[in-house]
Amino acid sequence: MFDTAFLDLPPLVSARGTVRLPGSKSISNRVLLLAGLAEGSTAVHDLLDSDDTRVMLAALEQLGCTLQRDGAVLHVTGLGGHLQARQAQLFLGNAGTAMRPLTAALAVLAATQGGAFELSGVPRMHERPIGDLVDALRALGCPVADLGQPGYPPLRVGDGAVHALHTARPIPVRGDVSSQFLTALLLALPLVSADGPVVIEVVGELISKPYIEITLNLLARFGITVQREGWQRFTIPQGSAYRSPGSIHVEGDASSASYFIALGAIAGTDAPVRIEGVGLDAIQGDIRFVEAAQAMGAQVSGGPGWLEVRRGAWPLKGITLDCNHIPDAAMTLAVMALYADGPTRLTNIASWRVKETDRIAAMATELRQLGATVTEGPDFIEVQPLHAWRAAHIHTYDDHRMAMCLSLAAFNPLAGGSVPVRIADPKCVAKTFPDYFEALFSLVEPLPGAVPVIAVDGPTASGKGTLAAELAERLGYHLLDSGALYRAAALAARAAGVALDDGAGVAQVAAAMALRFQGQQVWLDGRDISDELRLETTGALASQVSVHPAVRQALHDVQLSFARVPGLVADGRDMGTVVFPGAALKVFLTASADQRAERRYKQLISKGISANIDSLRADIRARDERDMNRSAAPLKPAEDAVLLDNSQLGIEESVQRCLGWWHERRPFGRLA
Ligand SMILES: O=C(O)C1=C[C@@H](OP(=O)(O)O)[C@@H](O)[C@H](O)C1
Ligand SMILES: C=C(OP(=O)(O)O)C(=O)O
Repeated sequence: MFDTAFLDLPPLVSARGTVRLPGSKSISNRVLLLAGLAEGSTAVHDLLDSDDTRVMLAALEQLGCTLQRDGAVLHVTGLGGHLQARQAQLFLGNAGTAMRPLTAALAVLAATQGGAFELSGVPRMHERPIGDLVDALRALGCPVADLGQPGYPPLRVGDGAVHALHTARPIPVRGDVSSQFLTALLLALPLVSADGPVVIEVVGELISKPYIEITLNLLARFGITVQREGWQRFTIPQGSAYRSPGSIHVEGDASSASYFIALGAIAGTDAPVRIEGVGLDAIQGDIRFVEAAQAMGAQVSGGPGWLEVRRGAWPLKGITLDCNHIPDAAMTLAVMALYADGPTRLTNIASWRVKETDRIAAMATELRQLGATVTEGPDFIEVQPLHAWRAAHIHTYDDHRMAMCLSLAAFNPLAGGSVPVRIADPKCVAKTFPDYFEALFSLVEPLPGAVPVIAVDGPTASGKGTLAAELAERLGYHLLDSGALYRAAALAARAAGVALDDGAGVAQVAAAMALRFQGQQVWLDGRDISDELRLETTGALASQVSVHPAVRQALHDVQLSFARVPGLVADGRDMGTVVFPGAALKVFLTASADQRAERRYKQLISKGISANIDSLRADIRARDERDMNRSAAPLKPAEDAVLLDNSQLGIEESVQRCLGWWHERRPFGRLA
């Protein structure tokens, strides 16, 4: 997951390859609750691991369910309908699929067995309506107290006492704000069906109907067959009891699939984007996003558990579509609309206004940031195709779908643009798809030369490694420690018995090295050389091999290959001058030899290695001399480099200065 303040996507031009989707949020949280209420143990396969499921899991544990992880399988031992904890305070983040169903289940359990439970969430959850569900529960006879604004969480369900519930008469619930209220009752009321069938009557037009089908489908898997009369009346048979299916598989998330279906439709030009984990057999209504994408021109084929998408019509075709059946995936259409031949109008989406954010307002605002013309109404949005793209700093409103949808704007070179897109707070995708950006990046190709590079050069012990690593961390960029390549080449040559003054021999070894970097660890030909690489003696060997032009040439291509989406911070001695002369920011880091010797001295002493400051200073001077005067790529600042003398600066100050220069060079007007 990218836990950075923002993530800059360079302009992208194509996509191909395979993505395996994480589990469906809607299925995961329903299955968890059903397994938690059932008797016995359920093995849940391929459960989604994200913020929304974590809050559900934490709640189940607080309630006394046993959870046991066994690789990719989670074993849930349920309560069998009997409360173990009589009181709990449950924090449910921003997960509608946890807040609404748990409210209903705990209201019913607390009322019939005695108990009191408080349910709260993030501030936005406290602005998301739940009043229609509370009204239904109160009509049933469950005590529910508003702990904040009436009609919104936080809530307390139950008052400790046992209450008789009115299950003999139909329970009315409004379904025009969220289908999750009906889902919540359907999941909870089997708990009180012992004395007779329980009937739920929907008042008003039910929205998001396919989510009710997911609920009914999963109830059936847990042994409960609900009779449905249209979308108005649902009957839970007398004596319904949750029976664990023993084992259950969670299919990939169809709403998450929408971003990759769109990706194929926009950028799958020479090869398809293949999606695995969810397919045409999905039980999730959002799979019908496929039809919407096809209407816009996508070529989609698929089968059980897979889809393949490539571009068909280009530009895409503007459409008008009632999106009530696919409220989440429909957001993706709003961004596809930028690539269309005419306006796209998405209607019947009033529920967008009460989700993670007011999604109609947020989508309109952010599409306008990109330069688009957008019209919005209480329950629709209309987006015009975009030709004059602007580099935009996209706000995401703590809404995972805003981040995922808007990332698709980075393909603007396919529609006349060539601008990067900045996505604020990319970690908001953790709600349903923590590794979304990693998955996206594994499929895409940038506009040639568009991957941004920050070059950090400087003499030995100037702190460039620390600075570069920090910058890469803050920006979510890859890191190239080019010194490590030279060090590894020296170690490889020595291991192969090649003399370090044999330039051609070392170059041959260097070109054939099988190197693997992972965080701070480095493997050479399968051997972990991380510690050896950092030894002073290895540094001295590296300095010897790096003087050979043939070695530098051999490592040149290896270094270029590190410039991958979303960007690169490269540290070394000739990053800005030779390897990445087009780097967008070049920093030449210096500090006096005295300062550097002192830092190195402290570093060694702190590691328990004895050192002599005078000889360290002499070594550093000798090395500077050698590096600056070598004929191949001598150490010197690039003409367009910014000089940073960090003799008197702490690391954070150096990082902030570099980030400041970086911001100046980026085309994003909006600051935060
Ligand atoms: O039941 C569900 O799993 C969901 C129902 C939908 O909400 P609404 O019924 O509020 O539209 C959907 O937007 C949400 O992401 C998941
Ligand atoms: C509306 C959404 O979430 P929730 O389950 O919290 O309602 C969503 O995931 O788009």
